[in-house]
Amino acid sequence: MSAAQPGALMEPSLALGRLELSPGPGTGTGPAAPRLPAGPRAPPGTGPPHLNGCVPLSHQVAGHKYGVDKVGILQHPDGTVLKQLQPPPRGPRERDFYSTVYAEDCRDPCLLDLQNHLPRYFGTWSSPDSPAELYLKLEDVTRRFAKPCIMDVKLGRRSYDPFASQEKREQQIRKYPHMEEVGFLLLGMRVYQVDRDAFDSYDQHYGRGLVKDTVKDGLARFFHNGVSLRKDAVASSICRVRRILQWFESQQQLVFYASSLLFVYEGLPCCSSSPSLSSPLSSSSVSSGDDGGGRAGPEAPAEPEVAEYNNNNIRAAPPWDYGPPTINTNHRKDCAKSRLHGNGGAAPTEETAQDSALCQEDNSAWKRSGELRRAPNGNGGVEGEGEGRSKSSEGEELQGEQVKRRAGDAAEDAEVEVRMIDFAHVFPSQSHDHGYIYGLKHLLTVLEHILCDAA
Ligand SMILES: Nc1ncnc2c1ncn2[C@@H]1O[C@H](COP(=O)(O)OP(=O)(O)OP(=O)(O)O)[C@@H](O)[C@H]1O
Ligand SMILES: O=P(O)(O)O[C@@H]1[C@H](O)[C@H](O)[C@@H](OP(=O)(O)O)[C@H](OP(=O)(O)O)[C@H]1O
Repeated sequence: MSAAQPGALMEPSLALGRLELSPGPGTGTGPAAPRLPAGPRAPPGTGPPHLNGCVPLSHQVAGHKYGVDKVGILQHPDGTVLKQLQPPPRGPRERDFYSTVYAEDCRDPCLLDLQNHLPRYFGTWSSPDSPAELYLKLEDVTRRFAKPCIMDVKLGRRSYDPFASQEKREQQIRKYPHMEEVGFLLLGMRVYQVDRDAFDSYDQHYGRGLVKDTVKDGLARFFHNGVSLRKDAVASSICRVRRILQWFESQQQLVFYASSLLFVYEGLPCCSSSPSLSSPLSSSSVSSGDDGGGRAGPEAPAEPEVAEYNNNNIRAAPPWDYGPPTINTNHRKDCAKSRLHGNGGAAPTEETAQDSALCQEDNSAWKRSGELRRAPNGNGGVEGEGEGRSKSSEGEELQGEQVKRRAGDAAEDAEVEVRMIDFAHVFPSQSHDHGYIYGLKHLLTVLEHILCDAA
């Protein structure tokens, strides 16, 4: 089944025309990205710097890679991500998508809302050395994390668009014949293991090996840090995916093929809020050596207030304060309450929509990425804690209230990002994106089962 009927779509060039609202390519078009106090040093093993100090994105978990494929992803010295425009029509289509959604004169509430689920877009960029090579300049969604655990999940029931050649269709189906049934595909991930102070990485072959019956355990690995399951990160991810589902259910103007969700959570134990996380490591006991993405090495400037580095050795703004847990943000409490007092008896779709609304409300304080946000802490319980928990097996239909309570039980929200990325195959439409919605709902069910199994 396809996510949308080709007949319901415009011819590709028209589609592009309709999306093309903002200025065309050029060096440094669009708003300026925030500058960080210091530029990146090339991470160990990446060789000499590329293109005016830009380096290959060291924490890329999937997709076309710089130096491997014809196009790839770089990191700019200011900390942003540079995605090289793919050959037409893919690259221009993705650029037009971003420039439309982020157009200064955009008044479309649907697109304005969509901005909340995307990386920020800073226009196109090109190096003075190669002005013809265009890049999309994007917020690095992982930037505020010290040890970002990252997962890329492709959504939809098929990963080719309605205009794909027969050859392309067959190539995509061959790669993952379960896409239509599962509705998503894990493209790659890296998971911080607290016991070894190292990242475990999984490439696209891992995800392709997962079928309907094994996808839950396969996905659960993303949330396991070698010591325990990060229930807090699962619960926060559910909340964020629900908000994205709510957006999809509210709109009938765009369809997305071969587009991904990028999940990120903080792997560093001291930053985790989960009471279930009984890591033997404290922040000070985490090695600062090269762990394939370590924190600042000996040559890093000693500025404790901003001394967190993500795995790319990019100086990251202080993602939270380490002081006493006095600022237990209201939005999280509200979310827990909402989950617990929501209408648990609703049918799954309504329930999801309602929960999305609740999460939306909850996350109003999270509107824009790039803002400094305080990490949650683990103090205090949530209402309803300890009430009637019962473990469910995979496949059992979970009651709404059960799921909500367990999300609440999973304690305070973890620092999590879930953003939509990769828009080379986005088209105008006049109906819901059924393929993407199907994938989101199944993904939610799987995440909810991971949480319930762990309760
Ligand atoms: N804004 C971002 N912030 C952080 N990491 C990003 C961002 N955009 C992309 N990445 C990293 O780059 C990877 C590939 O991104 P993306 O899917 O956009 O590239 P692609 O080459 O179009 O992929 P594909 O080959 O699947 O079409 C992601 O899995 C992620 O690791
Ligand atoms: O996971 P893999 O094996 O790297 O496969 C790639 C993946 O399916 C990409 O989504 C696809 O780009 P599109 O989604 O843009 O089609 C790319 O097509 P390509 O080889 O034509 O670039 C594939 O090679």
